[in-house]
Amino acid sequence: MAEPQPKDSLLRRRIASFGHAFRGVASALRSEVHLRFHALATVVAVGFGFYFDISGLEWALVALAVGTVWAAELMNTAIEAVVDLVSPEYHPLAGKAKDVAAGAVLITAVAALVVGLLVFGPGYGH
Ligand SMILES: Nc1ncnc2c1ncn2[C@@H]1O[C@H](COP(=O)(O)OP(=O)(O)OP(=O)(O)O)[C@@H](O)[C@H]1O
Repeated sequence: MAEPQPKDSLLRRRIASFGHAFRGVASALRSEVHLRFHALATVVAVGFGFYFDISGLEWALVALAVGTVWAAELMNTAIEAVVDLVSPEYHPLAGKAKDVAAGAVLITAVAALVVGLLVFGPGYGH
């Protein structure tokens, strides 16, 4: 039997990493109601994009806004999990970590709302 080539194992490790990442997104989707809301908002935004036939630059803005919110919510979920692991009991720093992580999501959501209003709102050529 042939020895596995270093290149093969590198490729396999990269594929496995993708698997872990997708598993992370799927697991967060199952546990986080907010993420399911973002999924719905993403479908609506993409639907609006096709309906209003937005430009390439507008698609780029919508994609950035959507991706940023998803990334922030996933990081927030990861931080919540680590905080619950290391500090299941009440601790002001645990609360601060969760509040700051939630704040990051809020900022990205407000920015996405602004992008949505500017791209799909009245008076912008649609
Ligand atoms: N171990 C803790 N020590 C101190 N405060 C905490 C702790 N866990 C949670 N909190 C406080 O309770 C808030 C809510 O925490 P929780 O873990 O319930 O998040 P959540 O509201 O379920 O978040 P999400 O809805 O995004 O999942 C935190 O933002 C924080 O202010």
